[in-house]
Amino acid sequence: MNVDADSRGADRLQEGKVHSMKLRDLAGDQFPELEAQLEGPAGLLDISGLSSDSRNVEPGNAFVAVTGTKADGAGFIADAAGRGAAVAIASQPVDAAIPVLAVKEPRRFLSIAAARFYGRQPETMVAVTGTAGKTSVASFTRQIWAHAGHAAAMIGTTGVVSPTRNEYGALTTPDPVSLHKLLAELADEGVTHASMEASSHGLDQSRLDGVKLSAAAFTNLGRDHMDYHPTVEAYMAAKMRLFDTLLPKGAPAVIFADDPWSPQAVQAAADAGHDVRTVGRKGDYLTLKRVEHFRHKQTAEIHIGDEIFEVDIPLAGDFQVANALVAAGLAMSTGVEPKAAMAALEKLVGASGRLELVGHTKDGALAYVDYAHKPDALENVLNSVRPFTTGRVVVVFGCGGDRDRGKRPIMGEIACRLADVVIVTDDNPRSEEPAAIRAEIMTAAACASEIGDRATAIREAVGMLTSGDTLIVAGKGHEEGQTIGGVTLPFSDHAEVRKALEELKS
Ligand SMILES: CC(=O)N[C@H]1[C@@H](OP(=O)(O)OP(=O)(O)OC[C@H]2O[C@@H](n3ccc(=O)[nH]c3=O)[C@H](O)[C@@H]2O)O[C@H](CO)[C@@H](O)[C@@H]1O[C@H](C)C(=O)N[C@@H](C)C(=O)N[C@H](CCC(=O)O)C(=O)O
Ligand SMILES: Nc1ncnc2c1ncn2[C@@H]1O[C@H](COP(=O)(O)OP(=O)(O)OP(=O)(O)O)[C@@H](O)[C@H]1O
Ligand SMILES: N[C@H](CCC[C@H](N)C(=O)O)C(=O)O
Ligand SMILES: [Mg+2]
Repeated sequence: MNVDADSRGADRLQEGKVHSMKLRDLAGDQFPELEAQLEGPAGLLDISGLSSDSRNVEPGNAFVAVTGTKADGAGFIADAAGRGAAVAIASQPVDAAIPVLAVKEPRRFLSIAAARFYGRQPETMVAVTGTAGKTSVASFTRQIWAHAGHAAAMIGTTGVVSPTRNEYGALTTPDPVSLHKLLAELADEGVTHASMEASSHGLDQSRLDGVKLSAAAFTNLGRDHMDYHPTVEAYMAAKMRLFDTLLPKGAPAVIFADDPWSPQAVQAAADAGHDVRTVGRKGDYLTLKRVEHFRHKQTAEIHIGDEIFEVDIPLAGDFQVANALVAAGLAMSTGVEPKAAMAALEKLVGASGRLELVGHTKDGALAYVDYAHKPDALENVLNSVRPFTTGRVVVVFGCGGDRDRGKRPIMGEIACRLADVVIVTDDNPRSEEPAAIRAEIMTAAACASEIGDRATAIREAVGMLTSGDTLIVAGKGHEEGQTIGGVTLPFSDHAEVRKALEELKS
């Protein structure tokens, strides 16, 4: 059984015929400013699809002009018309060869219209936001649902995973048109439960506004994307759209209780009238009483009401306990029994490249790949491995080009403070000069050595490991490329670590 937003649209999609809808059905009743405009002939236009990029417009499409960081989509209405667009939707009336309808929030229109056009989604959907842990929580929630017998999927930074798919993805939160096309396909494949990541960009750009959510979650807040959001408060406000705008009133809001920003998230969710469920040491829904850290697992004592569970979570890293609790909170808030959820935690598999053990040297030094590419994450991951490292913590990392420059010295300082050996290298320099990025990290990393070529840096780091050491190669996680200039060359931290370990043995 799947949510059926527009049964006529849905039927046509299922029959595999060319799908089209009247513009007035596409808009629905959520845009009062469109009502008068849709009563005219424009409302009866047959729309064959939606696009916010004029370059992808196909005949009969509605072109939705959105404002980006570089351009105003309204400037491309003529281009869209030239490619056969039937109508354009923009924030203001524009003179053009096709009808142009004005809405206050074109990005919101794009999402709502995409949801109506594709017509359905898995019945139970949840979204998770926060600076770190989204991919892990979305993955763990999918795994818990699957253990409980549901056909479950996840959508996030690492791509789409479902009973029949394992696809590499580009964005953390896909654009609304591809998102709703995907949700309809998943529903058709019988997926009943889906978890997704809500990035701050995605929330700010209304990419999830058409998704019907059964529950939502918040993990934590740290420094990230300061190139996009003007202040940390604005960044938090973008995240809180999940609670104050998107989650239906009264639905469960699962909030990690032990972050400095948790009280603000609880307040936002409570103000919006949600059923707030906190998890963590200070949590009242799932209360973490005790954790024991081992090399490859952690034993957590979790209290749920009057019941006490002792759970072996087969993952390293304190933060994974937090992620596991948030995921269990989401699964239980969507119908999984506590006992089944706790049993599923014992079977969790980490998301690719999240403190993932790739191998070890012959005398037992461990080599991990991790996706920490922001200060808090780097701090967390280095702290997480310290308790089981009897030798040195060695870290290899860099910072992405064309991204927040302010984080570079901050991450340099953290690395030198928390690791014993630091190698600064390249991580997707994009259009920037790689040496200049490294130099900005090095200003606060006097202890570090610098090796630009990432494969060489990894080989050097693996080569110096001795018994009891732990290596963290941070920043790229699951990524499969290195972007230098406009070119992405195949590159995998996993493969390079494995290769270097092999070379040691031969
Ligand atoms: C920084 C950012 O979020 N950019 C988003 C923004 O694009 P933009 O600002 O570059 O757009 P623009 O060039 O100013 O153009 C404005 C509009 O005109 C359109 N256009 C442009 C040229 C043309 O000839 N015709 C035309 O119609 C563009 O398609 C766009 O819709 O608006 C586009 C349309 O909605 C988004 O696809 C695009 O996301 C791009 C793909 C992106 O890379 N975003 C990243 C930063 C992102 O969203 N990351 C998050 C977070 C990841 C994390 O957690 O770390 C994610 O969810 O993945
Ligand atoms: N709960 C957490 N608290 C702090 N750090 C975490 C937490 N979970 C994960 N991390 C760190 O952040 C990295 C990324 O984790 P994950 O991919 O789950 O987060 P994300 O929010 O999806 O990140 P992104 O926004 O980059 O996609 C991990 O490799 C780890 O270093
Ligand atoms: N979604 C994030 C991932 C960053 C990963 C890191 N490897 C980098 O390239 O900075 C971004 O595009 O900002
Ligand atoms: Mg992610």
